Amino acid sequence: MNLREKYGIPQNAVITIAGTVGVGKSTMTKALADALQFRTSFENVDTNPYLDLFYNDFEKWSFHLQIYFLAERFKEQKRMFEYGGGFIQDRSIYEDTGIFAKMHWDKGTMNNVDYETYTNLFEAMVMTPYFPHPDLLIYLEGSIEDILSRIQERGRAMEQQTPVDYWLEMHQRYESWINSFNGCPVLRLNINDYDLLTNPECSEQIVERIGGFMQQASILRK
Ligand SMILES: Nc1ncnc2c1ncn2[C@@H]1O[C@H](COP(=O)(O)OP(=O)(O)O)[C@@H](O)[C@H]1O
Ligand SMILES: Nc1ncnc2c1ncn2[C@H]1C[C@H](O)[C@@H](COP(=O)(O)O)O1
Repeated sequence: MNLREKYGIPQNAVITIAGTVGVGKSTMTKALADALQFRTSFENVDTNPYLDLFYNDFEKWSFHLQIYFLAERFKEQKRMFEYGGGFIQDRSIYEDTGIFAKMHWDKGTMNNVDYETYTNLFEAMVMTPYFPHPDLLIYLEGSIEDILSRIQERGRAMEQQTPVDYWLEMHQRYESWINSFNGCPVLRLNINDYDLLTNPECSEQIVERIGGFMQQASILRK
């Protein structure tokens, strides 16, 4: 019996991993997909034509970047649906609007007209009864100190050169965003409670928690 069956996780489940930049979403996505024998849906940073430009000039590129991410995530959504689920997704579509677009608008690096165009498009595409929500959102949380050191360790120059205040602001926004998020069931994991890099076996404990949580959530829905 494989881990997915052992812990009662449906074969067609879609699990999305949320959390601030550098918290460990991609690492978790790979580990869970291996453990559950699920497909992955990653954010592709290397082929993103706007990301470097954006980090050099938020004001000029924030709208272009949000539209790009929205299109990419929507295509991924379609792919997951066509396969009939069985996916681990690296970052949810909800963070684009709830964290990034809103933060840039609040900070004045996305103007009112662009923000309104973006949110209208987002709502028309996502906030409809036809848009399938994930079965579970796993929220990864950790201290700002750990996250800053992970951003440094990963070594993407554009992120390393971004002022610490940006990551601090994002970290605070994530906390309040997740406290009011209700798009699907949320399982919170603290990054100090597991270490997939030095102890890959701990992925079984995470799968066990996911299985227990999903079963409880489905009982509560009935
Ligand atoms: N459990 C862990 N312990 C220590 N470092 C980790 C752990 N998980 C991820 N990392 C490291 O943190 C950095 C960011 O991880 P990543 O998975 O790319 O984050 P995200 O996808 O959330 O931006 C990478 O250098 C990764 O190797
Ligand atoms: N919607 C977004 N707006 C701005 N920047 C974004 C958005 N989604 C992701 N990003 C950035 C943040 C990171 O620099 C890379 C990849 O994110 P990660 O959390 O490391 O997977 O893209």
